[in-house]
Amino acid sequence: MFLVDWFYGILASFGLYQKEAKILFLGLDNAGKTTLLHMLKDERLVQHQPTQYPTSEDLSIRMIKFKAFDLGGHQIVRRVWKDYYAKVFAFMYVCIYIFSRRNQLKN
Ligand SMILES: Nc1nc2c(ncn2[C@@H]2O[C@H](COP(=O)(O)OP(=O)(O)OP(=O)(O)O)[C@@H](O)[C@H]2O)c(=O)[nH]1
Ligand SMILES: [Mg+2]
Repeated sequence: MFLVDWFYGILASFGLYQKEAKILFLGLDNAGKTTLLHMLKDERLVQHQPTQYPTSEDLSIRMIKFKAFDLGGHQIVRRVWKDYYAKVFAFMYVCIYIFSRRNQLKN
């Protein structure tokens, strides 16, 4: 799957083999963090409820193992992000891009 290959390529380029790194999935609410994390885990697109509490998943893509933290993007849960910054290998900041009809007309 393209997404898994793409993510694996990023991790491999950092030489992440056998290091069991901690990766935080950050971004505003509704950005797609939980969807992305579960697509990497199960290679399936599933609809999720907004994340209320931080969760973590042990993921493994081919030779690379890592612990992914999905912290939630709502204003209240964003307050706990800083509690997870210690010993982080990477931040995955997920953004949403809305291609609205207004943009379409402008261009
Ligand atoms: N079109 C499109 N929709 C997406 C994509 N990723 C997620 N979504 C949709 O965006 C909505 C929010 O996705 P989530 O993964 O729950 O977002 P989140 O960042 O975890 O949100 P919080 O848990 O509230 O912080 C859902 O309705 C998803 O189906 C994507 O790549 N494309
Ligand atoms: Mg979520």
